[in-house]
Amino acid sequence: MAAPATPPTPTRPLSGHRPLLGVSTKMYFTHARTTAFTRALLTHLTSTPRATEVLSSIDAFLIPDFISLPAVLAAITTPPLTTTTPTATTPVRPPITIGAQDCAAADFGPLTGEVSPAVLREVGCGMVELGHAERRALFGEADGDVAAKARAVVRNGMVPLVCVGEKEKGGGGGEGGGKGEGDGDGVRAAAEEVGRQVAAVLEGLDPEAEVVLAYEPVWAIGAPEPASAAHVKGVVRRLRESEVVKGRKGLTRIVYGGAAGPGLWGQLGGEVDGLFLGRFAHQPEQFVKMLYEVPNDKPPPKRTFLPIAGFRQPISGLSMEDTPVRMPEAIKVAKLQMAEDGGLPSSVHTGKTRFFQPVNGFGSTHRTGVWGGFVSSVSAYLNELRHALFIQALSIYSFVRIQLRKLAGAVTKLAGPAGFAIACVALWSALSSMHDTRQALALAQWTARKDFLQYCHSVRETNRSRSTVRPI
Ligand SMILES: O=C(CO)COP(=O)(O)O
Repeated sequence: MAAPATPPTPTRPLSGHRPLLGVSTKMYFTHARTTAFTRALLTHLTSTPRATEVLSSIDAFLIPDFISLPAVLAAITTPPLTTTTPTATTPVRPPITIGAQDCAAADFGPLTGEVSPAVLREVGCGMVELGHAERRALFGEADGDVAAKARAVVRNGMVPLVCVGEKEKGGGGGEGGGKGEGDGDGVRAAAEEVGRQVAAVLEGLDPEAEVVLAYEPVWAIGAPEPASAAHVKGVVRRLRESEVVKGRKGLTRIVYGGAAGPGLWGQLGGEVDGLFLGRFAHQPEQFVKMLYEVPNDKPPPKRTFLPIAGFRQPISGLSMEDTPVRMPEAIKVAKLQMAEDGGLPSSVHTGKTRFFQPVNGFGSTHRTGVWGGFVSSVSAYLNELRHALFIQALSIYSFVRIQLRKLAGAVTKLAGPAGFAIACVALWSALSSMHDTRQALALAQWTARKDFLQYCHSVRETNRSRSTVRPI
């Protein structure tokens, strides 16, 4: 039997108690877009000031599709990253752990179409995502399957990222429910459902193995908004306190996923160990932005126009840094169309407005030779630019719409108190003028009485003077 191939440099292993922040590209990207995304991410991560410091305090991970795994691994390991001091250049581990989206429960065998966990490890994966809601719903994966796969992942020296989450919003008690502190029926029901999924996996697993649990309420995946912070905190707290989690010796971190985006980390107030991102981190800048949120810091504004050969990402001048990433209707529709068509949709209908992408891309099929490579690069570059502009248009539209909605909401909220205040002022002036009117009436009566008395007095004086006149 041939000697086993020497495993390539594995991506940074997950370990320690660092917060986790990772993204899955699911099946949204083309292969070209996945590698471009990875290169852009690495460029951001290695060139942003304080990136090394930030990364050393976080476990960042990226989970691409299976086909793109070798290219992503190659992108982050070649050329090897180095740190340079005046005296030496030292190779450093790529700052991201690369994971797979699923695997088989067995290492090898007659399992056509499956992906072996042993092979995933062999090519350099550090983690494997298991039991995602989409796999449970679309491919009928049950807790037992997830448990068997988790054992296979651990057996092969990787970390299982086990996805769990309640199916229905509310569980009879509304999201969060109770006093808004995550103690209501909704939280209780969700924690029970999720607890059962977690127990099914952890009970059969080596208690010392490291595990990451991704709490992803099924109803929040693909939604415009994540679950409320109170709900997430309530469920995660209960999960953490459950015997099956508390009783483990191995590191067990719990992350949240489901429409997670910028700003959420701050709201979850240290209750979760990290975030598992989807759509809202599918732009490298957004992912980097969220990495900086974890240590509660902001990346300095960055402007890069990277060379075509490095990464075709000429959108930094139009940075999405400050635009909201929740593009409710547009993204929802885009997501559906992307799932159907592969790649970005040719148009997105947002309810009222339709955004069209320029039709017919720039023919970025792979060409060989120096000239062919150049043409290929240019056309891929133009396609990236086209997509980037399209996304920018969507986000600007969405930003303006959200601001207008907020303004309308604020005006509506203000209208009630403002009307009340105007009525009070009007009533006050009416009441005070009534008082003035009464005073004026009393004054007028008093003046009339005084005039009458003066008149009477003058008549009496006249009569008296007449009666005292003597005849001559
Ligand atoms: O399923 C998810 C991560 O696994 C979350 O997806 P979205 O953030 O796109 O809702």
